[in-house]
Amino acid sequence: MMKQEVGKAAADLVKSNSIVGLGTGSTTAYAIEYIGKRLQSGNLKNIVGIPTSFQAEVLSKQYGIPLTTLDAINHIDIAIDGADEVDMQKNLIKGGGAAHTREKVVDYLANQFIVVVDAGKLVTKLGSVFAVPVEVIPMALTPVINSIKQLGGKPELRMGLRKAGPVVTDQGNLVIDAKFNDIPNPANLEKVLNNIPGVLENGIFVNCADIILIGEVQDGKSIVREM
Ligand SMILES: O=C(CO)[C@H](O)[C@H](O)COP(=O)(O)O
Repeated sequence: MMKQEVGKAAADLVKSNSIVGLGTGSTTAYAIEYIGKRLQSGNLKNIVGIPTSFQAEVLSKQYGIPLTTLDAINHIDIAIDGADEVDMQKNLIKGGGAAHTREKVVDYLANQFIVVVDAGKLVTKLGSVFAVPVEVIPMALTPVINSIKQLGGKPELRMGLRKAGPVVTDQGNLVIDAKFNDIPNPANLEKVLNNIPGVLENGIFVNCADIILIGEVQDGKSIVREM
């Protein structure tokens, strides 16, 4: 319910005649659905979406949102995306859906990046609950795991929930979930991880989010507040 409310609130921020980054995950799925509904009702006109994943592409087509690619545009007006952790500085950990590489490209390009979460995603220290997803090319798996251990992280190859074997990203790569007990400087860890040969991208997003829309229950009612 909270995810639905927050997704709808984000969809309401999209203006006609705009290029919209469409994120991945169960919360953003509601935003995509409501953007589609607004288009259908005529309340929103002439928008084009940039999907951040196969999931976002399929959902957008299902809800009638016209799509384009980054080759065909020169800016993104607004992006809406979920997150796995959000700290008080609006730093994020993303990649619970293994889509953080494309999400990072789209979300950083957007003039306005709206994050949609429920209150359970808020943390005082980034990395206190969630591991940092690291997308790695398959041949580099073992050396990247060793490098993450040397950095003090606990790396685990992400396995499929129903699929036998590892999760494979939309780019055909693997995901290592790297748990760090303490991330004193998220911007630094983001750079250090991306410097390991064979790493494509990691899920730390620093200085990227503009508005965090938070769904929570107050006095038994679902509300959406802004940070
Ligand atoms: O980063 C993501 C996908 O890579 C998602 O946005 C993140 O995992 C949050 O998903 P949900 O809204 O389902 O909790």
